[in-house]
Amino acid sequence: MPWSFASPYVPPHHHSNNIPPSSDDSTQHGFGLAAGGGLPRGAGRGGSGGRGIPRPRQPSYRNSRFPVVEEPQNGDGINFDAYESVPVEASGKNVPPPVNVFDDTDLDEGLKKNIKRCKYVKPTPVQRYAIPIATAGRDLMACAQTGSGKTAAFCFPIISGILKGRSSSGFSPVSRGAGVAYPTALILSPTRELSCQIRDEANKFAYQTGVKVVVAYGGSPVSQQLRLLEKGVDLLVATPGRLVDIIERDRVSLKRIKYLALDEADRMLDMGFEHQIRKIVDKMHMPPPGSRQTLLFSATFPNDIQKLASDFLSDYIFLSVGRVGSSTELIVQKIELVQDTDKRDQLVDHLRRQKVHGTNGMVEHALTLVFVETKRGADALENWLSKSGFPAIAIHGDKVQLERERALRSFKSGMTPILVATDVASRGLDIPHVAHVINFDLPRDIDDYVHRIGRTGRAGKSGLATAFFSDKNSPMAKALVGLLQEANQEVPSWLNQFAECSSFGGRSRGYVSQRYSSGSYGGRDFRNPTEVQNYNCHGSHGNTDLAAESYTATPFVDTSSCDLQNSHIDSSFDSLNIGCTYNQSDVNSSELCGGVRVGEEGPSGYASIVATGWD
Ligand SMILES: Nc1ncnc2c1ncn2[C@@H]1O[C@H](COP(=O)(O)OP(=O)(O)OP(=O)(O)O)[C@@H](O)[C@H]1O
Repeated sequence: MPWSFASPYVPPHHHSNNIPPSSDDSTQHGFGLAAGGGLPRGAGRGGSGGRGIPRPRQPSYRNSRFPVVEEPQNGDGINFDAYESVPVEASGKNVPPPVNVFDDTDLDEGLKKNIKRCKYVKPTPVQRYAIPIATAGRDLMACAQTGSGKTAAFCFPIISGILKGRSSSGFSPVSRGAGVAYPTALILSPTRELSCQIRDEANKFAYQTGVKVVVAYGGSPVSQQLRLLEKGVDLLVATPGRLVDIIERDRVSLKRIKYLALDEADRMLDMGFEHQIRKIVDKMHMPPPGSRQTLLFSATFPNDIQKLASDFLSDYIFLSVGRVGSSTELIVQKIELVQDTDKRDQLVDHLRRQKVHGTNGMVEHALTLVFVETKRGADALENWLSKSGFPAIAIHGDKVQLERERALRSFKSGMTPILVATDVASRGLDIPHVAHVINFDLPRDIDDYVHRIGRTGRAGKSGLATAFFSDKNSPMAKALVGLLQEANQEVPSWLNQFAECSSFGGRSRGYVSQRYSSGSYGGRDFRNPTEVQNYNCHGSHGNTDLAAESYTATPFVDTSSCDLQNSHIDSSFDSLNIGCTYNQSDVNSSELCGGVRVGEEGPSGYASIVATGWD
């Protein structure tokens, strides 16, 4: 029995136990056998060691209460077929063609060996497209579904570039001088845990190449990180706040940055981080776009953020693998109508059923991730679950870093198979065996929902995501319906009714209803106006045949993210007017091309297109 709900559960932070050690030893490299013959750091999810390194099938942490048995997973274990049918679009000038196998890429040979060691047999779709683009030196804004291998898609070209730069210039193995570290590459990510995960992945890929990877993140002593930096760094992975701190201490200089990657780029450029990112990129001596290569990755990329992001890029390629911001069909999504007062009972029902029947075919080893809205809510639910005999632990931004790391380790190891989390755990974390994500509280932003449920159903595996929907979530209804339809999921009839009643979607930028309401959007790159029109469908005026292509007429377009000035709208759109959403008027102020007229932006920054005569 992994655990029993008969007796109260005492979470690990309330007693001392054998939680497995941290994997945060920055000096340890991916395939290096730990002293004492420990297992090499995992290759991918439950990955295996390199050739010649035996990898027995055994619990990752020997925990008699809840052993997590690593599946014999490797590249073959990944269900690549699940990704093959997703639509791929790449826009921009001279897009390099995709590759089918890693051997066809220009990646450094030492790195290719490590890729094999990781048992990455073939590239995932985002890797097939992104690697040739990045190795050709092009800037890239890439959007691909959660769990589809984006980390490697940006790490491989960066590590390869560092190695090739060295061999061609004979540059010293480690960039270092007078107490200041000069990294060649910088990867920024929004959370400490994600930064550590990227560091671990990069270390695996850079194994025995001499590429030095260092992570810098807040909440842990800066002195330790500075000591590592003093030994030299090629690839610095960092959270923005700590990076600014160490730059201001004159311990790191960005002058020699050749590669800049933003993981979860839309999050990095939204209101929470944008200021810091602009400071780092524009005001801290980093070479400008064109002199450095910039790679932006996320599973979601709202148009307004795309527009902001384009400031950091030069002549870039926009790549979308799957629908922008959609979730993978690998995740079965269930939305349940539950009033707030009944949520705890409903949660317990799920946990009990899981205990008896398993989740996704996993009885013993399934981990459950429960998302709540607030830090206080996370603590309260953790306490309540623990008192009720369910082994739960919470992670949120008010916990000290050691507690956060401890919670994550305890969850990953299966010691505490229920993690109650705020959005601090919603992005990027790649935790094997998360079989069920429960949105106890729905987020307000549909993109957050996409990232949260993406903690399951990763790397071709199936997953289950359940959301508790209460009356107060009605603004999300439309967005949810759109997302469910996109991912071929069942839409409950009651949710459709909520969607019909609510006029706006659940995104603070007021854009979701447009994005999902017609179910016919297909736009990607905000630079492409015809696609932007489709992307922002709100209702339908019927189809119209223009310039030999069929479009759905779209009465709403987000002009804040649609650069009509640079657009080439076919002249047959001569009756297209744009006016304010809120007063529904046709405020026409300027003539652009082909008779397209643009009105003032409405109070929300969104405008409507009145497509007279299209039907
Ligand atoms: N080519 C490959 N072959 C086998 N496994 C792979 C391959 N590429 C990635 N993986 C594995 O797939 C899993 C998911 O990858 P990753 O974490 O990079 O996804 P992601 O797209 O960044 O997800 P998210 O959007 O949630 O950040 C990881 O465990 C990774 O090791």
